[in-house]
Amino acid sequence: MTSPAPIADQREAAPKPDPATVPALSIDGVSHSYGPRRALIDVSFSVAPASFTALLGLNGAGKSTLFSLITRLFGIQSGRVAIFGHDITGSPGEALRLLGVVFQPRTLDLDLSLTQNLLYHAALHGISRREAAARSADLLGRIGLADRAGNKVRDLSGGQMRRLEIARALLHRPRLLLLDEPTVGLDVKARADIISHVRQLVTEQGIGVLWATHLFDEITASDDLVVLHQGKVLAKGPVGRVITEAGAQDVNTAFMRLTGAQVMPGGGA
Ligand SMILES: Nc1ncnc2c1ncn2[C@@H]1O[C@H](COP(=O)(O)OP(=O)(O)OP(=O)(O)O)[C@@H](O)[C@H]1O
Repeated sequence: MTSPAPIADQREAAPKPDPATVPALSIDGVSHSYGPRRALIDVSFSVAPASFTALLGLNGAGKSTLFSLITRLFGIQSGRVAIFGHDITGSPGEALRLLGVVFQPRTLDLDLSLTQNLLYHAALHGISRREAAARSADLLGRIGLADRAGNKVRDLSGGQMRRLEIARALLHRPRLLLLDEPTVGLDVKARADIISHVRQLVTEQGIGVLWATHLFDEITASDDLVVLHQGKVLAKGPVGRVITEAGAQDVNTAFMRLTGAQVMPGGGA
C-alpha cells in the first residue's frame, strides 16, 4: 500500500481555477441589515475582468452598503464576496491587494501636496519610497496633473481631486476598481473626463470596474448593468439584454418599468 501524498503535494494537485474565467468580483447571496432595516436582500452578481459594470440605483438602494461590505468596512452577515476567487473573509490580504476603491466622500488630505497624498497611501500598501515616487509621477502624468505635483490638494478643482483619488486607488496596481458615484457634484466636462479615463483603464489595462451611479447617461450599450432597488437586484446582464427583457427601448424606461420609479428630468434615477 502506498502512503498518502504529503499535504503540500495534495494541495498542488488540487485543480486551480482558470484565471480567465474567475470573476474580478463575485457577490453571492449577500444580505445586510442595520438593526431591523434590511439594506441588502440576497444580492448576487459578478463583475468580469476587463469589464465596466454599472450598479444603478436610487438613493438608499444599498450601493454604499454593498461597497462597505466589499471593502470590509463592515463584516459580512450572510453570503459570500470574492475578489478574483479570494474570499474577502477567508483570504482578506490576497483579496484586498487586488482591489482599488474610490469612495463617495472625498478622502484626500487637503493640506498635503498631490505627491504627498500619493506617497502616504503607497506607504500604507508597503510600496518602497523609490517605487512610490516613480509610480506617483507616472500616475500624475496620466491624469494630466504632473505640473501640480507639489501644490496643495486644497487648490484643485473638484474634478481634479476626483482624478487624483482615482490615481491613488491605482497606486498598488489593483485588478478591480470600485467607484461609488464618483461624478457627484462635478460639472459636465469633469464628469466626461473621469468616465473616459475609467473606461480607458478597462480597455487598455484590463481592469474590472464596478461603477455605482444613479445617472443613466453614464451607462453605455457595451456595459454590464446591475439594477439595485430597495436592497434587491431586479435585473443584471449586458445593458442591451436588460433593456430587451424589460420590454423597453432604453435604460431610463427599463429602470422605470423594473422599479416603478419616476425618471427624473435630468436623466437620473
Ligand atoms: N448606518 C446606517 N444605519 C441605519 N441604516 C442605514 C445606515 N446606512 C444606510 N442605512 C440604510 O440602508 C439603506 C441603504 O443605504 P445605502 O447608503 O447603502 O444606499 P445607497 O444606494 O448608497 O444610497 P446613497 O446613494 O443615498 O448613498 C437605506 O435605507 C439607508 O437608510
